[in-house]
Amino acid sequence: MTTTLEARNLHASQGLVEVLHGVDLRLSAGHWTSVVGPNGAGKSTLLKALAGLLPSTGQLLLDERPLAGYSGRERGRRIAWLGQNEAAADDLSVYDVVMLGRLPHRAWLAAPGAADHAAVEEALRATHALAWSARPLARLSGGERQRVLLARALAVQAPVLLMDEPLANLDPPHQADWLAMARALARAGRTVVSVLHELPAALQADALVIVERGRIVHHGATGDAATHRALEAVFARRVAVHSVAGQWITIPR
Ligand SMILES: Nc1ncnc2c1ncn2[C@@H]1O[C@H](COP(=O)(O)OP(=O)(O)OP(=O)(O)O)[C@@H](O)[C@H]1O
Repeated sequence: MTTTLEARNLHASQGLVEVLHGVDLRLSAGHWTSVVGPNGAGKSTLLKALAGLLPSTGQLLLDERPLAGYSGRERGRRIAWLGQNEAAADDLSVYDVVMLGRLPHRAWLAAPGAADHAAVEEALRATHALAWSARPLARLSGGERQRVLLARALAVQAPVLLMDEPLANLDPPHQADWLAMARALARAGRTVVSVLHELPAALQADALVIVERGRIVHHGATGDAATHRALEAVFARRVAVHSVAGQWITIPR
């Protein structure tokens, strides 16, 4: 897989207000990129625009072809999406919610096939949610629900995975599982993008995109000193980047 997702001079609005003011970004296969920045900077807007879920101007290219030229199903097979505080069909069972991730792979009204069931089971196993298969989504805790919605995104088996605050509500072991999974997906050739407020987690990605007031102010490797200085600057130097036990972390100050 060599999927790239690219934005050129991307402008996007929320309601009547322009939020993204001309973003240029190229995201390559085999890389995990974290998007960080202050509240209201435009991170979720950027992710939604990249998924083609918001009206935008400029160019959006998937594998060098305009995203708008793909059919809805084709786009759904290629870009998996995990939204922030996502509304979901609460009456459905966990299994059926995750099966929704297979819709772009199935013919209209066709029953799920063996590959669909296998993808759903694999995704439920990866998020340790298989035991709840028959339970309605509405009866899960916040963290359990998040893991099911993550499983739905994984079940798509898309080359591009866009996730907005995937760690929300997850306890530390499941956060660690998610970090290992994001790394493994990127190593397997996927294009992985996550909006994260947890900066130590974000610093485990391959690259950081730093957003401020609707613009990308820095895009660089997570190990680069310039990236660390840009991260400290965007948060008004209220965090400091340090290396602890071979990992980059941030300390509040
Ligand atoms: N549906 C909407 N209608 C109008 N304005 C919106 C809407 N959604 C977001 N905005 C505004 O767009 C701007 C960017 O919002 P966005 O959600 O992209 O920020 P963010 O960086 O993801 O923030 P956070 O870290 O708080 O989640 C904010 O000023 C926000 O108030």
